[in-house]
Amino acid sequence: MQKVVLVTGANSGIGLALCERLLHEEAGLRLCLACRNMRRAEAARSTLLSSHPKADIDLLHLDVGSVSSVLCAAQEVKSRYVRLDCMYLNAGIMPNPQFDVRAFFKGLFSSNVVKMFATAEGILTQQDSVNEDGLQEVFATNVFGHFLLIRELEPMLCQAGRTSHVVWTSSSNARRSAFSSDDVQHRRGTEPYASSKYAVDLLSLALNRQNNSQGMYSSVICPGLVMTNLTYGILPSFFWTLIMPVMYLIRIFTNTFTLTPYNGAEALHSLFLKKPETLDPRAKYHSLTSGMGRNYTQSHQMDIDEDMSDALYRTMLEMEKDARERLKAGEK
Ligand SMILES: NC(=O)C1=CN([C@@H]2O[C@H](COP(=O)(O)OP(=O)(O)OC[C@H]3O[C@@H](n4cnc5c(N)ncnc54)[C@H](OP(=O)(O)O)[C@@H]3O)[C@@H](O)[C@H]2O)C=CC1
Ligand SMILES: CC(C)CCC[C@@H](C)[C@H]1CC[C@H]2C3=C(CC[C@]12C)[C@@]1(C)CCC(=O)[C@@H](C)[C@@H]1CC3
Repeated sequence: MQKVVLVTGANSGIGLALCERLLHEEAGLRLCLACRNMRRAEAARSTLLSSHPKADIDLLHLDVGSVSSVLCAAQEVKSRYVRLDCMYLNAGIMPNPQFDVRAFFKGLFSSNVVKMFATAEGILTQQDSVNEDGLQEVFATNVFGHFLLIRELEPMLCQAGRTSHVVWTSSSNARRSAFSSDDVQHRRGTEPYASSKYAVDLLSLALNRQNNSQGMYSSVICPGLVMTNLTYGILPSFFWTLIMPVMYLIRIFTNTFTLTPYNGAEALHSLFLKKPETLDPRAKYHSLTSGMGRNYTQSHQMDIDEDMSDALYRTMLEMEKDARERLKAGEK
């Protein structure tokens, strides 16, 4: 039976590059591009079909930032497919990023310079807003919508006799100090992105603890710094093009400047080739590119603990309950 792989945020950047790589790896796949913008999704499908004309590529409308859209999309997945082997939770946003030039130059002449380039710690903040469901937009998109999708699809992901794998696109920008168990949506801070990605890391561990016995596994990856619409929101694309030689130079020292979506998708691709039960639930798998342009994946232990991860899981279940009740009340 055909393997089914679903990718969220598949219409551009790392998600689209991943789809290309998956089809190259296994032409017989059934690939489901789960996107909020169907025009861009159609364009992505055409691009993929031009290099893999016989590929089975489906489109699914999914706005991960909207509770009703997630529930609707999950229903559609359940009616379309009899199995779901792998789900890449890749859609993500970083709205209104503010780059702190002063802190950047200070960091440039400190012993933390390599870490600064790898994680952007201390030099990047964002302005978040509240969405139609009353949730913080960054949390809703990067974390909650994907969590809800997993919960809805659990019966498909936890089928007897086979394993399934959910793979989150996290980030090395994820940081414990940006996250608070009392404010999981990061309503009060200025680093919603770092907080949301840390929540992803915690949640992945909790999902493994909850679901491994039923055959469902969860992993997190970091694609490195990649030139995509997300990074073009931080600095304009012409500026990135201008400083590209410097970026290649920095890559020699960090290897985290993967720069192209193809390179950034390395860890996502390499996890596809692994048996999920052989992976470390406490590790983040990083896409890296050497100064000579060689791609490889390296795992690093995450700065997470089980109590915090279980506490977040319980909070998410509460939020899920609330969201469902609110939706029901709104429908009446
Ligand atoms: N670029 C980088 O350096 C890094 C990126 N990442 C992560 O990689 C992932 C992919 O981002 P990247 O490829 O860089 O950036 P892009 O902006 O190119 O891709 C983001 C994708 O997510 C989709 N998306 C955003 N919001 C929603 C939503 N509400 N519902 C459905 N889809 C949505 C976008 O679709 P649409 O076209 O509709 O906007 C787009 O397809 C993100 O999770 C990001 O945080 C992590 C580390 C570094
Ligand atoms: C190199 C140049 C002369 C100046 C570039 C400075 C900054 C704009 C970048 C340095 C480190 C970068 C970085 C990210 C964004 C751009 C920088 C701050 C990310 C936060 C992008 C999204 C992620 O998820 C992280 C993994 C990136 C970490 C590094």
